[in-house]
Amino acid sequence: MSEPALRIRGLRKAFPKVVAVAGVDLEVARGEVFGLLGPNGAGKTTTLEMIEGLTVPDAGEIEVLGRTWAREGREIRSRIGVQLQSTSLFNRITVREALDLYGTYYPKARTTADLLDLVQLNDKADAYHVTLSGGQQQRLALALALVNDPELVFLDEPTTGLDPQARRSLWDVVRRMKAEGRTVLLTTHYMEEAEALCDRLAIMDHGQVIAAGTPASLIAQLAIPSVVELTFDGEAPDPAAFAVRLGEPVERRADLWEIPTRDPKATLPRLLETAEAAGVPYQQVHVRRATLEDVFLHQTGRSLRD
Ligand SMILES: Nc1ncnc2c1ncn2[C@@H]1O[C@H](COP(=O)(O)OP(=O)(O)OP(=O)(O)O)[C@@H](O)[C@H]1O
Repeated sequence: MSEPALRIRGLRKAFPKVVAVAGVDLEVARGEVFGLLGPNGAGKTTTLEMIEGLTVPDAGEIEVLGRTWAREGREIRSRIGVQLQSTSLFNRITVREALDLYGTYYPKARTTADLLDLVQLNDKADAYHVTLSGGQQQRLALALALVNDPELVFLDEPTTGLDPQARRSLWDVVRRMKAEGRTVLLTTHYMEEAEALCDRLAIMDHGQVIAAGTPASLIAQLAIPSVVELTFDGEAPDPAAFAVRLGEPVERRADLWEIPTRDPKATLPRLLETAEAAGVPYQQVHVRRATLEDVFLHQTGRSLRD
């Protein structure tokens, strides 16, 4: 049982117009929630699909639970769970019927009652799939991925498009999967999600892993632990002249300026004085700790949100 849940070396995949995955190495330990974080087009889904055996890599090695797709594909398939888009379900099927039906595909399936408990859809068991909210449909998709009691579960952007409350309730399901001893590999482009859920993560950009580690270690690697934000009423003005006056870089984002700093206690008074003297019409000032968003910005010069 000491082999990792997942071991990947030199994984590559090119499509006619783009190299989607350009040499990825990953190792995921058993029992971990591991995240692939990155902006749209970073190569997360293509990486996941190769690991799931759905896309054939151009090069590289993939071991899933110590097995390879070429030699032990059938065994891998019986031990992993893949979250399907629940929208591909027939509309006039109830939650209970869908879980019962998927259970018949496997020799050993978890009971429908157990799965309903896990994703907290008991009160929706007899509702038609088409009548579920987005968050409930995603939770059903998670339950369907768990029908065969998999050791390793793959979730591709499980919370995209959900409101904050539905997102949190889905996070609870992922945490319960972990508490049951499963390994989870998920993709996301939400840094709060990666920070809240993942034991470790790999940040991807342009088909490569640009940083990997625990969320805390990735943030700690930044030379800049804090960010002072000045918010404006409406779009923030161009900070170039102010940055020169302050003698420090100032980033503009929508309705705020961000001033990364090693020492907020020293920066803050000087910043406010300079802002006052320059007549900067800011509304509020706020000091926050650096986040994974700042790690991405630092590594790529771009924002995850762009
Ligand atoms: N079947 C395909 N044919 C051609 N190009 C593809 C195909 N699948 C993905 N790509 C391209 O490969 C790159 C990586 O896409 P991928 O879907 O893996 O990224 P992603 O990080 O999952 O992004 P998203 O969050 O948008 O899903 C993109 O440029 C995409 O357009």
